[in-house]
Amino acid sequence: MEAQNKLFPVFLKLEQLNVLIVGGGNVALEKVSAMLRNSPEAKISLVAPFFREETLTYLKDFPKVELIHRAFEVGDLEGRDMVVCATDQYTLHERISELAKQRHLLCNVADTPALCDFYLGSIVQKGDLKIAISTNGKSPTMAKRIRAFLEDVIPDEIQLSLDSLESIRKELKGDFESKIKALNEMTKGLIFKK
Ligand SMILES: C[C@@]1(CC(=O)O)c2cc3[nH]c(cc4nc(cc5[nH]c(cc(n2)[C@H]1CCC(=O)O)[C@@](C)(CC(=O)O)[C@@H]5CCC(=O)O)C(CC(=O)O)=C4CCC(=O)O)c(CCC(=O)O)c3CC(=O)O
Ligand SMILES: NC(=O)C1=CN([C@@H]2O[C@H](COP(=O)(O)OP(=O)(O)OC[C@H]3O[C@@H](n4cnc5c(N)ncnc54)[C@H](O)[C@@H]3O)[C@@H](O)[C@H]2O)C=CC1
Repeated sequence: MEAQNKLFPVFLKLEQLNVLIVGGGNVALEKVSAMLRNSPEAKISLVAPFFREETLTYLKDFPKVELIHRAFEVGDLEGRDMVVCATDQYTLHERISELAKQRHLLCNVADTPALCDFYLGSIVQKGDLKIAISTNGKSPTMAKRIRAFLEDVIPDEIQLSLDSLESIRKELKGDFESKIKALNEMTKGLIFKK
């Protein structure tokens, strides 16, 4: 059978959610910076007995991010919508993943895809345009390469097109059907043909 990626992508409003990252090392820095690059106002807490210097330096620009300097405790899951495990303790990750399931909390375990409810994607950002890429967990490096390629080929001017289309969209009169028709007609020329 042909391979299929069954993951369902969504775009989360992280400033309305409450995220816990367990760990304060390299992987925690990767995950927290991925979140803050996209959602600088995200509500995030990190809990770890030890924070790497790079993590602390990066987080200086984000005073709203809470740092808890101790080992993870069950109570840290209270009031969270999402938890990311990024420590070097596999058995702790298994335990947190189980606790998260009991609480209907979405859980990402950076080093163990089998324990993840969701994966982080590679993200292309050009103004209002955002594209998330997944390789179904097969090759994050390939996802990173595709991101770099798309960042390169999508012109920065795409923002001008988005702004114009937004104003046209607001001003268009008529029913839903006729709006779709008009917008499809206007954007026909935007798609590059192979
Ligand atoms: C399943 C997933 C779960 C998750 O983390 O959410 C996962 C899992 C694992 N990553 C591992 C390694 C690496 N991860 C990266 C980088 C990224 N990893 C990201 C996502 C994901 N990584 C999810 C799947 C996404 C998909 O569907 O494609 C990105 C896209 C997003 C982000 O993390 O923000 C970000 C690129 C951002 C960008 O630059 O655009 C690099 C490359 C690098 O850093 O240069 C390496 C080293 C090279 C390599 O292995 O390829 C390992 C092995 C650990 C080990 O060997 O011990 C595992 C565990 C395993 O696979 O078993
Ligand atoms: N560094 C990398 O890019 C990658 C690392 N990995 C794997 O991911 C794991 C983590 O790697 P790093 O982030 O580099 O390690 P690290 O040593 O930089 O960070 C580990 C963090 O876990 C914290 N921690 C340990 N016990 C804890 C507890 N009970 N509660 C809360 N926090 C706790 C530590 O205080 C520390 O902040 C390792 O198993 C590593 O093999 C996997 C892929 C890439």
